[in-house]
Amino acid sequence: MRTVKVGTRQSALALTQTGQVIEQLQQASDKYGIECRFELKKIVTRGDQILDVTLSKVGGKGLFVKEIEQALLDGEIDMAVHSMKDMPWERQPGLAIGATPKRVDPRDCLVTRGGIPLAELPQGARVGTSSLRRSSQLLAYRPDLSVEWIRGNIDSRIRKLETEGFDAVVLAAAGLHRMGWEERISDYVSPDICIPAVAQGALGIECRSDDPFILDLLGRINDGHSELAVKAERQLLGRLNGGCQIPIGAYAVIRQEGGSGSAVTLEMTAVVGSPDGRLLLKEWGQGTDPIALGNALADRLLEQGADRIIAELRG
Ligand SMILES: NCc1[nH]cc(CCC(=O)O)c1CC(=O)O
Repeated sequence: MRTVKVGTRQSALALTQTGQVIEQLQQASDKYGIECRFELKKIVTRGDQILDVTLSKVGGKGLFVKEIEQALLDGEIDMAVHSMKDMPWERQPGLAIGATPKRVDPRDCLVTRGGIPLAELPQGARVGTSSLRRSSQLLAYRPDLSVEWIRGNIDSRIRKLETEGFDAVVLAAAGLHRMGWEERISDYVSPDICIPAVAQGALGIECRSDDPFILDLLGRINDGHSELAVKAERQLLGRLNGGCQIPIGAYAVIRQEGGSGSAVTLEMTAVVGSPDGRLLLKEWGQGTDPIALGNALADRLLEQGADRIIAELRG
């Protein structure tokens, strides 16, 4: 009986989603007769320690994953459950994403005072977000809104609605669904208004690339379509060389007309915007190869002038 140590951050969301993954893994190992038990191991990351500072100011890339990846490499844990959208594009040698479980709702959503939908928020309403991508696209849609910076875990962000007088906070629907808090959602923001973050709603389970037992186990809970969509979105991110400090969104869906086993097509929309929402570059494309599609949309965004937005933000 092998004991599999599963690493995670210690936020409420991280612990909840890791518990859900362990449940899935337990079911898969029972079903396929793989003998193992799971043990959860909490790891404190730099990202958790500096929640009072805006991540974009400290160069947020990978702040939530570095310590966890080190624990994997050191053999302290055997797998780690990440929110895929928090994963830096650069991969750590010796590690692999062994599974992308089925993605949940990738959209952004609003929790508002009184449950008012986005379109009906009063003129000049105060909207809290910690994401340039969200501020850019929300301001393009509603230039009258007063977008303000807000940090913290999802529970503390919702609390700030009451304690700091925000009219609305923007969050990933996925986090609220995983926590079982969907009744707090006042409105879903359509991807026509706000294209989600790369890989939003997807988890990535990382392991050592030379651990066949764990790779085999993770393969049982992988969702091929989610993996393909995330691959295309992340390729676009990598080609644009964007970290979380640049307003980039990408959302890929899979079309499979002829039932399982038939050819799949990816359709993807992507956006690069200025933080004030005055400039919003969007592209749409389709293809069968996620890498080619990610590259093609990124190149078209660059031709439209995304490179100038990115250069300006880098200062
Ligand atoms: N940036 C923090 C973060 N990382 C992952 C999620 C939850 C959604 C997901 O799993 O994609 C959130 C919260 C949020 O953006 O509201």
